[in-house]
Amino acid sequence: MGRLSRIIALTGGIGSGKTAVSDHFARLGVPVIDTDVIARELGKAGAAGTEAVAAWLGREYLTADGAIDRARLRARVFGDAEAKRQLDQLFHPLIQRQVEQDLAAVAPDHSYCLLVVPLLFETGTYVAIADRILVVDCDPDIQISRVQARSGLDIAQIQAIMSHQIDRDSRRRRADDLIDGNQPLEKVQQRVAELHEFYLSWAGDRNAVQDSQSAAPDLSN
Ligand SMILES: CC(C)(COP(=O)(O)OP(=O)(O)OC[C@H]1O[C@@H](n2cnc3c(N)ncnc32)[C@H](O)[C@@H]1O)[C@@H](O)C(=O)NCCC(=O)NCCS
Ligand SMILES: Nc1ncnc2c1ncn2[C@@H]1O[C@H](COP(=O)(O)OP(=O)(O)OP(=O)(O)O)[C@@H](O)[C@H]1O
Repeated sequence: MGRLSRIIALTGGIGSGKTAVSDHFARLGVPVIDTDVIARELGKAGAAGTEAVAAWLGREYLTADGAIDRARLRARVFGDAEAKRQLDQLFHPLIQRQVEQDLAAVAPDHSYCLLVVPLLFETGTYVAIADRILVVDCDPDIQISRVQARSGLDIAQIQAIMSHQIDRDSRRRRADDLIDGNQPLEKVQQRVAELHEFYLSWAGDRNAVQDSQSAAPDLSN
């Protein structure tokens, strides 16, 4: 049977720099599967997530072109625990199905792939399949100012989203590897390049052990 690539799960709070980090891994040739990207695909016109939201909240939660109205949905769910729970219940199984398909499609000549999961610890779904956990760690003030600059959300809205995410210390404690997201982009990219070298040799070693075990002669008869 073919060997599967090792999975490095990348997580971090909103605006911590996950996309900046995963973009650099992608530039280095690493396959990247990102649950935020999948969630956005599921929210396009006619997609399964969009239809589920329309059935749940009505078509007024869609834009004129039939996609999910993200601003309206955001305003609805992040101040209402029950609505947030329902959204998670609708989306997470759909995201999970796509992640399984994407993981199965990673070419075996990649010794590892990057699975980006903002809610890695909050949902728990992907912890067991992660061979290592990489956390981008960032000061909350910097997270807020970056998200503000990018999206124009106000501080209260950003804090409401952050209040649904695990706290910084708990996230850091569960990391195998850390990236300091407070550093300038150039330093972050340097750290990604170092981690890439490390992961290649780490995954290579582990795969070599697995290959030697599966190639071991059967001495039972
Ligand atoms: C509610 C939605 C429409 C708001 O859209 P918006 O453009 O503001 O956010 P976007 O999708 O770009 O996500 C940005 C960040 O918000 C945070 N976030 C998104 N969804 C959630 C959630 N359900 N719970 C907590 N934080 C979340 C994450 O840090 C994420 O990286 C959108 O986030 C969504 O569809 N969420 C459900 C899908 C989901 O659970 N995604 C997380 C994948 S693990
Ligand atoms: N180290 C950095 N230095 C300066 N700016 C950065 C750095 N990392 C990310 N940014 C910028 O901050 C913003 C948020 O970064 P990014 O989108 O990578 O975060 P994210 O964790 O993926 O966000 P989200 O959780 O909202 O999806 C972007 O505009 C990005 O260009």
